[in-house]
Amino acid sequence: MESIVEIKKLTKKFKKEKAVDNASFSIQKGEIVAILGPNGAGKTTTMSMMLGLLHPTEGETLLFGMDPRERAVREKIGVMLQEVSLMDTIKVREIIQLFRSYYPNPLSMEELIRLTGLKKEELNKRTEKLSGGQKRRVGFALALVGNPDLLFFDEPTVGMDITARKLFWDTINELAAKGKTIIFSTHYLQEADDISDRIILFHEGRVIADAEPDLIKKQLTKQSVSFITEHSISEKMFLQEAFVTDVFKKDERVHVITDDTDAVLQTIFTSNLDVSDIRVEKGRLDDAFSQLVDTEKDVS
Ligand SMILES: Nc1ncnc2c1ncn2[C@@H]1O[C@H](COP(=O)(O)OP(=O)(O)OP(=O)(O)O)[C@@H](O)[C@H]1O
Repeated sequence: MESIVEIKKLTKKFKKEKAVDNASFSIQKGEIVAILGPNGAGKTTTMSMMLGLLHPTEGETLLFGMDPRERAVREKIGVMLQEVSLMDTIKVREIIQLFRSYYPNPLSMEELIRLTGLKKEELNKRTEKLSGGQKRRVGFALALVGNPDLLFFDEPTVGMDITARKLFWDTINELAAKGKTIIFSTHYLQEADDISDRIILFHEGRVIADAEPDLIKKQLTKQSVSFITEHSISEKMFLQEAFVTDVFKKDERVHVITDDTDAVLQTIFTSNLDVSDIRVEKGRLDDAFSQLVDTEKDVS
């Protein structure tokens, strides 16, 4: 696989505070990676260093095997930061045309309109007259304008309504299917879970988990199988299994807490237990996130 991003032992200190602390990871071509973490976790600082906008105190970052400030790299990347700042007194159509002229293989205006949902009346507006959501749509178009291979989005859907958000993620999926690599930071855990192939979770500057969303949930959240039975169920029968962490009865239901719900189901069926209304509860990413942040458990 082709490595597009290499982050090696990256640290950023502001005075004595470590905003990013020894972060290392690599990202392969075509991956959609979510950088997740609470406020102040170091997401924006990491992204800024990846982009060469901020100089690391220690460590290095390579994009396409090169320094991110190289021109050859800049032509291959698209960026949308939290604050979209646009030149005033210029129409949206003009700013997009201007940006198109900077790149060797820009996307056509029609393609940009299709991918971003920009409307005709927005194209004719002066940038200072745009709403927050419209500004972000223009920011999105400017990120895509050079037909980049690698895209960075810092909390991209803040200020977008539901329709805009859906189109944004549909476009991201379309781009990833074409082999583009996508990195985005978000506070929306559900988005990270739905969209990304992989989550890199930051807490207090450190990478505390780096795995596919399902694996993070599996590692960190309690899953359970619960059911109703007339039998006086043998708690011991379940507890002796390595994959069971707890068994208890509540409101007529037996709950088996486990890290392998399939194995619990198999035990129920092979031992011919007379049970009904079986429910399997998988942990949610929100739970995994809170649990990680609470315990600062290192699973990376
Ligand atoms: N220019 C700066 N000078 C001093 N401290 C900074 C600077 N930029 C960021 N920090 C500090 O570094 C830490 C990480 O900030 P960063 O913006 O990277 O976090 P974040 O995960 O992006 O947060 P948020 O989700 O709120 O955007 C914070 O404690 C922040 O106060």
